[in-house]
Amino acid sequence: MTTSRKISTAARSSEIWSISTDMDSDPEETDNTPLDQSFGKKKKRTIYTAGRPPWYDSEGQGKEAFVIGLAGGSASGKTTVAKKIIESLNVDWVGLLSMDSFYKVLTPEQHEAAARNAYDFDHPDAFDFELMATTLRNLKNGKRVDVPVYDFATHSRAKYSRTMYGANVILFEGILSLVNKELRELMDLRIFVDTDSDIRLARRLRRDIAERGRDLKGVLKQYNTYVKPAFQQYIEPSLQYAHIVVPRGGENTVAIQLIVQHVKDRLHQRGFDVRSKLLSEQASVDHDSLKILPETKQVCGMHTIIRNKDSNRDDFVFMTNRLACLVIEYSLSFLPFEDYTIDTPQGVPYNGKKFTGKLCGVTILRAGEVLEPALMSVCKDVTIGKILIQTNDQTENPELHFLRLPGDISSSHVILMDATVATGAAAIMAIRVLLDHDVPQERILFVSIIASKLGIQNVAYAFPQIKIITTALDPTVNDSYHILPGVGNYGDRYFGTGSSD
Ligand SMILES: Nc1ncnc2c1ncn2[C@@H]1O[C@H](COP(=O)(O)OP(=O)(O)O)[C@@H](O)[C@H]1O
Ligand SMILES: Nc1ccn([C@@H]2O[C@H](COP(=O)(O)O)[C@@H](O)[C@H]2O)c(=O)n1
Repeated sequence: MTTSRKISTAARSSEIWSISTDMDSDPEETDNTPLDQSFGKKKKRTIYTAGRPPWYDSEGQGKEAFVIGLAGGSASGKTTVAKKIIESLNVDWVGLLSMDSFYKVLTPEQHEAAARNAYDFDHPDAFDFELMATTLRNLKNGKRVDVPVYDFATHSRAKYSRTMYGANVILFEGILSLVNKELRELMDLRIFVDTDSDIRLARRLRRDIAERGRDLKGVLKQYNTYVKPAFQQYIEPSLQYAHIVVPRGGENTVAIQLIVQHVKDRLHQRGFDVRSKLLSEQASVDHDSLKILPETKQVCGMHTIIRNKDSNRDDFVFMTNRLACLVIEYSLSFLPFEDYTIDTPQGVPYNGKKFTGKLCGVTILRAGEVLEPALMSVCKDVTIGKILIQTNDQTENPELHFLRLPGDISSSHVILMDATVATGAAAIMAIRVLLDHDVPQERILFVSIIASKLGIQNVAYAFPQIKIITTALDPTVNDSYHILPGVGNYGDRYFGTGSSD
């Protein structure tokens, strides 16, 4: 199991990470880089192995992940086959989970036995199947999970775990992955990697000595005492539960391509294109949740300047900042305030109001940053989280690329900020992320400068209990998902990058 170890080192520095691979490279040479370091590597294709699905349906519900289980003897090539499937699938948001993560924590006596190659790591009792099933079920349902990180050299779990998010496809590999009924039932496709025992032993010897800190004598002892008997007693019989058997593992490109085609077909049946689905859906929702800043002449005057294609950047930024302050102040008025009476210097009581909850901001990068200074100027010590959602050039679907949220977000009210809301797809994804971090809908205030009617409909339909606050509601979006009349590319005009459109 090579991948999970490489991934785990990345997991320490980033909650979300990717495997970047050269299209033609040997999967064993896969370079696993934390996502933020992989930006700009033009020649590499990024396969997301931990992350939120790129889309939800118009009701904000994530679709179930397609789960592929891969079983087979130790060193049969399960990981290699899994990685080849990921590469050929070329689908964003694929998760790879290994049974190894669920080895039970050893007692000191068991540790001592393991050091003598006298502990049975191949028996079902060595694994925490309950945690395994819960984790896989949560991932299948698109939920965030914390996965233990296993170190073969020390036979122990690392102090840190890695966070995985639901995905379109989850590959789950492990020697006993088809042995357990509960796990099997979570799998949409079950694969058995069938490699000759001599080859498995040869590979295991090489790998365990090179990578797992073992010696020749120890590997042979463990193999003969535990690995081989467990293969005969548990693993080989589980072949009967496989839908597909892959003889020879990773080198069997024909079998892998057949599997890939099958998975692609099944994914296609589940539907992929959320943007166009959102665009075409005219859900009728009442707008109780929508709060538009009253359109005074001043507000209209500011819009006249930011919408004017000939306005210079200084004026654009100045008017945006003014609008941002107004809309942020306006949005704060929807927080729950309590009655609060104070004494004035004259000794006369004043019946006032006080916000007693906690508040934090979350910016949808990059355009959401135009609202950040306004929030920080009115809420002194507010903490701000960031979510980077970008549109995939090929699929035109939004993808979650970076996430850093305040630690106490689940107990806070959250001002979620984006400059514009076009189809609502990015907002829906950002709100799902907040919900997955246990922020209730009622505590989310989604604030923007300009929103399209369609975007508001989509967001409000998906999340009827959140408040959506904006300064103007525009009638429509064009085929490129730009709001009409809108302002063009908000981020570019505000930050002075690119050319506005
Ligand atoms: N087709 C192959 N040819 C040569 N070596 C291979 C091949 N497939 C896998 N290996 C090597 O065998 C070892 C075990 O492979 P891996 O895919 O991690 O198996 P598993 O996940 O079943 O334990 C790794 O060191 C890997 O590099
Ligand atoms: N501390 C451990 C834990 C497990 N093993 C062996 O790993 C094998 C499973 O991993 P694969 O990547 O080969 O599927 C299993 O056969 C265990 O014997 C170990 O040696 N030490």
